[in-house]
Amino acid sequence: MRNYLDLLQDVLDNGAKKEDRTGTGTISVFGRQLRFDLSKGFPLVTTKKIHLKSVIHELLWFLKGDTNISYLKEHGVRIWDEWADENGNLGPVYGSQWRAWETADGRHIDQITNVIQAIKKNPDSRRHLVSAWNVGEVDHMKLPPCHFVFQFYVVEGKLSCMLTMRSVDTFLGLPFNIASYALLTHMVAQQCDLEVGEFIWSGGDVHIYSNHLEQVKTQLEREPYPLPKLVIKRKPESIFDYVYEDFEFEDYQCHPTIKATVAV
Ligand SMILES: Nc1nc(=O)c2c([nH]1)NC[C@@H]1CN(c3ccc(C(=O)N[C@@H](CCC(=O)O)C(=O)O)cc3)CN21
Ligand SMILES: O=c1ccn([C@H]2C[C@H](O)[C@@H](COP(=O)(O)O)O2)c(=O)[nH]1
Repeated sequence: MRNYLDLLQDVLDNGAKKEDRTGTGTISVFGRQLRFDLSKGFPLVTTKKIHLKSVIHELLWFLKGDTNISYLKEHGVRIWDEWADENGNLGPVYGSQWRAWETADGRHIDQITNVIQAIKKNPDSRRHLVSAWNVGEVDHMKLPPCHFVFQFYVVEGKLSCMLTMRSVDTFLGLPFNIASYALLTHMVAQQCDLEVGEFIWSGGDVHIYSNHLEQVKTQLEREPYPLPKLVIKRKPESIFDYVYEDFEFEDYQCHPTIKATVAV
């Protein structure tokens, strides 16, 4: 995960001071890319401990099409608590757009089912896209999607994924986002009988919050460990049948947790 640490250093070196919606203040750069060869290990940050349980349950929750935090709460995941209303609802966020994008004529489109069918039927297609940026519904979401579009690509029996984020909390959010989409790529590859290729991450406003600077410095003093390996213990019937216990991360060696406050 040296490239992740290089990105943190890049933002420290080149970031301009920029105010933001939360009032916290950031340093920010615009437009960056990271590439991870998924066959060389699972891209999980090792210079602090990543709470994998939150990453896995959040992804399973997206895939269910769920937009209420009750499932997350039942599994001890608190990362969305600050954004939910008094009933636990977040509005039509990721899960809703991924599984039930509402069209003008009242139909609901399951983008995840469709993209997997398309990858199986027509791997060469250049239209393997899933978008969470539903222009007509963004204003009803408690937080407009940060990771808002992803594309799959198949060549030589390998599945790659490219993700675009409009806004990136480089210290807290990004390690989660990389792990989440790497995991999704492994799952989709398994469902489509493909090997994994690359995960490519692109970010628009890539920032470090002013109250994460000490934490970032601590992290940059640490030496990364070799990447862990993901083992998926069985092949479920469909992309929607994975459970938490299906995933095992072998040899995840990491430095201790670094605490930080999330900007709301
Ligand atoms: N400012 C901000 N940054 C984000 O990364 C973010 C948002 N807002 N809003 C929506 C979601 C929620 N996400 C979050 C929220 C909190 C953590 C967090 O506090 N992580 C801690 C502890 C994780 C845990 O114990 O589960 C960490 O050390 O990684 C991570 C991602 C990602 N998103
Ligand atoms: O998956 C996520 C979700 C959110 N973030 C970060 C990026 C920003 O710091 C905030 C969102 O604030 P906006 O003012 O809406 O841009 O959340 C993330 O990094 N990853």
